[in-house]
Amino acid sequence: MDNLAQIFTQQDELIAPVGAYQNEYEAIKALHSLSEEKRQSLQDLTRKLLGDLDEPHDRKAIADRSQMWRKRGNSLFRSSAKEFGPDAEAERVLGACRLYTKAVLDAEDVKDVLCLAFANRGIALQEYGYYQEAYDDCANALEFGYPRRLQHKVIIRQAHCAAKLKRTEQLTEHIACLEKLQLNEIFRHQLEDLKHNLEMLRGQSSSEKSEEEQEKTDPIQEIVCQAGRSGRHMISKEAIPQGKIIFREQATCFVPLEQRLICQQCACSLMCAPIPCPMCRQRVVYCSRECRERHKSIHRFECAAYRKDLLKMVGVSHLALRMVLSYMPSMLPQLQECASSAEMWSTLMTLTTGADKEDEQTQQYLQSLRMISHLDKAPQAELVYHMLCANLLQVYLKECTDFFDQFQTTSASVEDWHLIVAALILRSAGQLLVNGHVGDALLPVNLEANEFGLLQPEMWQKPRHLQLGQLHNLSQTEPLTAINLPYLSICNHACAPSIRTKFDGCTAVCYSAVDIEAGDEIFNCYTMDYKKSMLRQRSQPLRQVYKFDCSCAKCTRTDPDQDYLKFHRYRCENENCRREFVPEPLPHQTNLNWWLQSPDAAEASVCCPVCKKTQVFAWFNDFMCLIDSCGEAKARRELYKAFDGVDKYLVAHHILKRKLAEALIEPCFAEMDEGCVLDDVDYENLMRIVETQLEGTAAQSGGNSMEYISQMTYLWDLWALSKCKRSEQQLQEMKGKLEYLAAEHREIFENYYNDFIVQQCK
Ligand SMILES: C[S@@+](CC[C@H](N)C(=O)[O-])C[C@H]1O[C@@H](n2cnc3c(N)ncnc32)[C@H](O)[C@@H]1O
Repeated sequence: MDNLAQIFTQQDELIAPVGAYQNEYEAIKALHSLSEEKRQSLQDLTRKLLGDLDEPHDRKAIADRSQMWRKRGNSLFRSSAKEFGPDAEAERVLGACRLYTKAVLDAEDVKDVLCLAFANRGIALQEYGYYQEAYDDCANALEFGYPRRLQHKVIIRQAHCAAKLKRTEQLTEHIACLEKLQLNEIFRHQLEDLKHNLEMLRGQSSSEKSEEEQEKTDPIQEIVCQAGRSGRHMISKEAIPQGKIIFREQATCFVPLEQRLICQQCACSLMCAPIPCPMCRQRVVYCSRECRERHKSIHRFECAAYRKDLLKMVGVSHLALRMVLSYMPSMLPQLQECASSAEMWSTLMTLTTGADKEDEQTQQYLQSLRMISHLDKAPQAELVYHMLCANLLQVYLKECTDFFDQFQTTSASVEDWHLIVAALILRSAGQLLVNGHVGDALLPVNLEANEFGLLQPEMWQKPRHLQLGQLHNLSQTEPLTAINLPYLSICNHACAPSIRTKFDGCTAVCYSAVDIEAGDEIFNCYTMDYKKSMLRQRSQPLRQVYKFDCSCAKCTRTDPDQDYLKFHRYRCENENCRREFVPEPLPHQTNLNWWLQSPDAAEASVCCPVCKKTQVFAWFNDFMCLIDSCGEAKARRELYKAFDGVDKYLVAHHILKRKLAEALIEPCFAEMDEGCVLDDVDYENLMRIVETQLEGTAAQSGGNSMEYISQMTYLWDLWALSKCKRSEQQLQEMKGKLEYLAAEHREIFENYYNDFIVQQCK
């Protein structure tokens, strides 16, 4: 990163002063119109940076590391099941899959080692029951050069997996291939079995359901284009009751955030057999060969950048680059005949003036071109940073890929295309600053960046079925993707939003969060909402990033913080006072969470406005000190009592009460994970505490929020672990929350419900 900062500083000096901003095209043209000498220096610096990013590649060390993991995998996989006991058989097989995955990732592009890692992982995956993934690994092993004399073993395994998956076409193909090979007695027998299997499958009437057609219904919302203060917006055409899906939007473009390895094509986060691009230094993975195939048209232009680890340096411009790579095939026909960059830009800008129509929902490139940008209002330094990022990525495409070859038959020159591509990257980056979204998902708690959720042996009993008491380990909410959703972006902001968005891979599903009247505007919330933030806390990013002062109903009422303050009500510690109060915020204070501040901070002191006594909060310190001993039954009993005792000082759904619940529940479960045995008294108390926590979360964040579902995992574990009767209504209510989960998580929650909760709670 320092490297980038240094180069950008030198480049900044070369291009200064940057004239008044007109648009993205003119801004990039200014870079291209520098004196020959300056232009040369600018591009030399970019090339130097790109060159410096190449990392040494020690193939021998890579091969050795991969072999080491594979051998470890082999020794675990071959160890006697007795060593583990019947219940922990999964630990042996899944543990081996995990080690083989390390071997796959570490092999990088050393193909003779990589193919062996894939082949071995395929065996373990098949034994565990992940047949699709095992099938893919066989294909991977063959693709990367599995030794010819042993290939029949891999093909026969592939055929077994195809049979399990009831894929007659693939099974027929593999049988035909095997019939041409010289097989020994054992394999010939297996081949006969497979043929028998195929006949049976053909005999069965095809019960496989074809992909359900997505229901096509008329939209219940429309876009209004309006020149005015808040620009385009969305309104409802009819009354929409709370909890209804208003629309779904599947993103064409997203990028994984930070270092988390998720599928680059479908954004799934729970993988058991990640397939890496061998050229990208373990930075790009897919959940299947199909996803890898579908992402090829983008990845061929990003591969070298991942290899150099360039993309994490450019922030939002990575997603901007991906937008340009994804939308170029749609834009190209319109630009083919343009003779100059100026003509191309003007053609593109003409497209942006058209009105959005519902039937354009699939034309994401047009919707994206029309997104608003506030680059014209950006401080100079910010503008220059984004210009240099766009320039860097354009030079990268030119120097390290064959991206510009596709324009050879167009009327404009390649230099014109350099300019247009950089201008489009800059435009997309500016748009994303105010229109980009962040997709989140549940992940296993404390999962290392290079680990995978479905490969944690201590969590799983069989494919996608958790072990008893393990649901809470799937409760970490994490931002996973930066995602372009141009349709959702049409929604303006209000601090009391009318929608709640669920992220399901790269699809956003928007539910109505309240009852919406016909003709009402449909609002999203870009920051923390009115119950979770004070006006001054949320108005800052709205002004700085989105360039407006919020005038929504919540911000403009006489007491704009009243809903936030409901979660910060105290009863005075002074026995002679005992009045209920909310603290008076200091002039620059943006929240009232004194427990997160250092004790000396001015904000950390809370004073009763009636008797003026500074609250000591001795009970808080006592509580936190006791938590360290929550492995002991006696300390836990004291903690349960202390938790009830805080009602003396914290009123109603005080947010601190929920924080105390969290501070108590999480370590108790961690103790349990470490083998500490809890009894019925523990379960009863913990259930009561989680229920209190959930009530508060429902009141502040909503009963369908990710926060609620994440906390609910603890309650489900407690229900599953203890024999407690629950009414049918209670069970159905909780199960209803699963609607708000991504499909990959929903399946796991449903399995858990059926495996453990149904029997325990009825
Ligand atoms: C994601 S876009 C929303 C769609 C936008 N109105 C358009 O015309 O494309 C965000 C931008 O819309 C405008 N905006 C959104 N909510 C607003 C509000 N409540 N008041 C004023 N402007 C708003 C701001 O310019 C903001 O940066």
